[in-house]
Amino acid sequence: MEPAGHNPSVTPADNSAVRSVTDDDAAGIAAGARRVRVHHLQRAKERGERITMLTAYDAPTAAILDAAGIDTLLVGDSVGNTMLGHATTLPVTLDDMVRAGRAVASAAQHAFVVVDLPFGSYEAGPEQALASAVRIMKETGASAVKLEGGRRSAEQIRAITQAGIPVVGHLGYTPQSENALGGPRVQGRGDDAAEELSQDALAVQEAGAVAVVLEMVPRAVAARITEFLVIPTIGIGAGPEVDGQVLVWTDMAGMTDWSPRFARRYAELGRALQQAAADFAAEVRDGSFPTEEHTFDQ
Ligand SMILES: Nc1nc(=O)c2c([nH]1)NC[C@@H]1CN(c3ccc(C(=O)N[C@@H](CCC(=O)O)C(=O)O)cc3)CN21
Ligand SMILES: CC(C)C(=O)C(=O)O
Ligand SMILES: [Mg+2]
Repeated sequence: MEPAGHNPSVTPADNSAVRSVTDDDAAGIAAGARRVRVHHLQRAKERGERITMLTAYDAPTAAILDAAGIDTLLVGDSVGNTMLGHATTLPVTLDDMVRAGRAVASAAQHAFVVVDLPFGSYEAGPEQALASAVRIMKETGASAVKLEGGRRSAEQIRAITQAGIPVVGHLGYTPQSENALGGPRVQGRGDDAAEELSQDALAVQEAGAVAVVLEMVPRAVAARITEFLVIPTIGIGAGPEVDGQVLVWTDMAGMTDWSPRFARRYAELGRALQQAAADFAAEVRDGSFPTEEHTFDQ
């Protein structure tokens, strides 16, 4: 605490751009609530209020996205290709997800935090899935886990749900199965494939999932699933007739040169960061940084 009227010569960094969302200024599906919870997701669908979700992998980014009023933060296994230098999500480990999940959950004041179960941490069966989900919940402070697959993952979803852990499903293009699916392609095209996808969506809901991500699905198929499911759908490359939208934050913010067709780039952060680094280097080389204000005497 500063004494009244004290004017410190050294002021702390200005963090006013990253302030927490309060009861007064929170936008989104849980405005007025301190924390987004499962019932807010369900209520949003019933009221026709769209749910917002972005990925996050670290504390400072999570704090910024949370302060922007994003309803739900997904600690995606896309951390593998976006942050850890892997080509795909397949090498990502439960340890990787725990570290990222803890960082995001510790920084998010308002958002509902969901952590992906990585490839290899749930496929063996409900016991393995429950053990992985329990570890995520114990060690991160997240509110839910997400796993890929419909009927093939229903017993896993049921076991985790029955232990009191909310589960988000993930259908359509499921990146952990990219080798079986033949790469990133739209899923559920054609009557038979659309019917299979619908059966998977019903199975995920029936197993107890609180929401389901639909990735790279034709808009009409996503719209129909959204209509017949009671739980909210969150689309990525699934068109506008879903209950919410999710994007990988680095795609949304234009951090990299390439982004998927289904993403819109709301900034060009990669370009801005490169320019900042180039400006720093130029000023070091010409001696214009540091100056007196960055320097300590005696
Ligand atoms: N940065 C990033 N964004 C994502 O959306 C994302 C990840 N990483 N990693 C995990 C999964 C993988 N996803 C992917 C990966 C590749 C494409 C892709 O190459 N799409 C091409 C072709 C799509 C088509 O068939 O038309 C594209 O041009 O968008 C799409 C989604 C979605 N997820
Ligand atoms: C693309 C989203 C839905 C995801 O699963 C991830 O980022 O890992
Ligand atoms: Mg994922």
